Amino acid sequence: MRVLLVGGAGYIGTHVALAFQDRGDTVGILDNLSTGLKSNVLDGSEFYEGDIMDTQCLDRVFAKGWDAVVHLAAFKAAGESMLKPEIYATNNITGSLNLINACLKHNVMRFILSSSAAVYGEPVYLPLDEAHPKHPTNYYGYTKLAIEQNLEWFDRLKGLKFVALRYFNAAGYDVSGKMLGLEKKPANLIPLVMETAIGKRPNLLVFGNDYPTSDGTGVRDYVHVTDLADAHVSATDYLVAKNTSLTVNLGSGSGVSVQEIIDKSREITGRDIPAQYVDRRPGDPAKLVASSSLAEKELGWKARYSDIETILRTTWEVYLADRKKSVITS
Ligand SMILES: NC(=O)c1ccc[n+]([C@@H]2O[C@H](COP(=O)([O-])OP(=O)(O)OC[C@H]3O[C@@H](n4cnc5c(N)ncnc54)[C@H](O)[C@@H]3O)[C@@H](O)[C@H]2O)c1
Ligand SMILES: O=c1ccn([C@@H]2O[C@H](COP(=O)(O)OP(=O)(O)O[C@H]3O[C@H](CO)[C@@H](O)[C@H](O)[C@H]3O)[C@@H](O)[C@H]2O)c(=O)[nH]1
Repeated sequence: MRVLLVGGAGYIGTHVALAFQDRGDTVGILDNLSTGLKSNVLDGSEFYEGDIMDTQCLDRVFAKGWDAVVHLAAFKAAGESMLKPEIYATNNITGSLNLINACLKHNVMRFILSSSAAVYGEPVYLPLDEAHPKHPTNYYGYTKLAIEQNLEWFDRLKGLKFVALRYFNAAGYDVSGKMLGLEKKPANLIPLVMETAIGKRPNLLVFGNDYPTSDGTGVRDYVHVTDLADAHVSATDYLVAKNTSLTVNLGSGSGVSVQEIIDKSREITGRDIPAQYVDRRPGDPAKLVASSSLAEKELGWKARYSDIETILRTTWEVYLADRKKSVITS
């Protein structure tokens, strides 16, 4: 198969590229390198530097012929989306509509979306299943919901078949130890904890310790990026075999608090990780934990590496190696 990964030079996309390549598919990567890195592009893949806002560029890349498109290109910081909703609206929603239009124009009728747990908002019950009400508490989550809803319309009206993968918190690095998917400017919790451990930051800011959780800090479901990558291959096979659309959660099923991440990271790294407790970040739900039983049933997917020990260990190994090579830029 020829699979186009849009946003494939980013953190998750690089791991997805490896999963497709490992089983012999041809991978194309379209990325504007706004947050991704050219050095993340794997040998043997086709690379097109370009932007999903540029419809002529989309025409050129789609003319190469693809069996499926995996859409990972987006801005992803929930906190930032509350301050700069306009850039999230353009890049995430308009960009996705451009890509959907390119798919229809070039008859690429299989679409895999990087969606998010952020579509749910504050949970009414846990674990979250796909039927849970969707009232995003941050604008980023709203953009993902809007994209999903458009995909449903384009399925009904034009027969575009999609799998929306609602990732929970992607974390960790390639389990086989390849240095892949490095980020220009990490902004998620675990990378920031590691930057503090390695001495790049004086301390970690903990956004809120008065949440209704066991220790007062925010709880998330951290899912290993190698597990996420595997799901994209399964989702593509699902579309080929079933030709029907699907929306599923991808998570570990366990909730881990910010404080637990800090404590466990201190243990694994052997480093002091100073923490400063500050106000809550606007738009953050207290607790998100997934039920992924639908992904297991429909895709045969199960998290294999998403225990917090493996997630933190694989991340720390990359940060230590980077210290020697100085690859992750700040
Ligand atoms: N990291 C997570 O925890 C998480 C969780 C749920 C969903 N997601 C989604 O998964 C996807 C990938 O996330 P990631 O963590 O790898 O982030 P990332 O920032 O590393 O990757 C996004 C990639 O898209 C590219 N890109 C952005 N805008 C583009 C545009 N207009 N045209 C072309 N390329 C563009 C970037 O250069 C980057 O390489 C995103 O859609 C994100 O919303 C991420
Ligand atoms: O410096 C920091 C950064 C984060 N947090 C907390 O850590 C948790 C995780 O935050 P973060 O890593 O920023 O991720 P989320 O806001 O949960 O969002 C991530 O996970 C979502 C899926 O759940 C994805 O859709 C988003 O793209 C991805 O950024 C939250 O409780 C934050 O309040 C801190 O306390 N300090």
